[in-house]
Amino acid sequence: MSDDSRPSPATARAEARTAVVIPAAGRGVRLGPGAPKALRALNGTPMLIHAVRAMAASRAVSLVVVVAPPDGAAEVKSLLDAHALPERTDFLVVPGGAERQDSVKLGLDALPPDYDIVLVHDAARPLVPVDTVDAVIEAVRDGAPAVVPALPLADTVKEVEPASAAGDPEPVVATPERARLRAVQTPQGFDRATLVRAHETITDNVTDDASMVEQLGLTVVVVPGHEEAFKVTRPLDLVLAEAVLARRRLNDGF
Ligand SMILES: Nc1ccn([C@@H]2O[C@H](COP(=O)(O)OP(=O)(O)OP(=O)(O)O)[C@@H](O)[C@H]2O)c(=O)n1
Ligand SMILES: C[C@](O)(CO)[C@H](O)COP(=O)(O)O
Repeated sequence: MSDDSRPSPATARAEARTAVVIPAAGRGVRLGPGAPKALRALNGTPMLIHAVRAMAASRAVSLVVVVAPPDGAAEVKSLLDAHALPERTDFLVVPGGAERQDSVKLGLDALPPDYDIVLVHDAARPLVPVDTVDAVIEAVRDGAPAVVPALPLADTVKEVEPASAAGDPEPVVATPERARLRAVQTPQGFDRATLVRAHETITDNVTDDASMVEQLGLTVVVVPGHEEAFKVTRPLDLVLAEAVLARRRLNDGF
């Protein structure tokens, strides 16, 4: 092939195939005793299935890799088989690891070669709207190495000196300027090679993938997040998630 017939990097990125890695291997300790969080039901359907459908709702997504609880891959495969999912999307299931970061890495390792854009989406954010997913993909296609959806904060944030004993008062150290702060959600989107390099290079335990890319010295950009992309973390979040689903059913005229 002559150089002239090769697509430009911008064209190649615009046409790149997109895969999503869904880390779903967490226990959900903060949600209280029960099945692993991703397998718990929201309105009768496992949270993971809601999250998978939210990702597969994007026509740009052609592969979803679910990272299952370490001993739950067979159960997750059966769940995917038992629920209606778009036929245009392929699905893979791999067992996860001890920390979120390990689970994402195991999902990345399972990706076939022909995907150049990768999204990482928490199973614990089952209700993210498709417009948010598409906005993240578009920003990566436009050339950003890493993209996060995020929202401005509703509360003022204080930096404190953490108490040495539980229940002790904590002195405030600083009040960061709220207008410059954002609460970060998922799906986070990446140029695949960048995310792979981040996971190979950064060994500190971090809570999100974009911060690993920041540590490489690259710019991470923010697109608008959505209030329905909240993370189901504590019991009250389950109540909120079911209320959002009930509102959607009403709006859809069911
Ligand atoms: N070893 C782990 C830990 C977390 N996750 C996933 O990472 C996402 C975000 O994590 P979080 O909501 O904190 O889930 P848990 O770790 O399950 O929650 P907790 O800290 O309350 O146990 C979830 O979809 C979770 O399943 C994962 O795949 N592998
Ligand atoms: C990736 C994440 O959802 C972005 O908000 C978040 O950092 C996950 O953190 P957690 O400690 O696993 O809840």
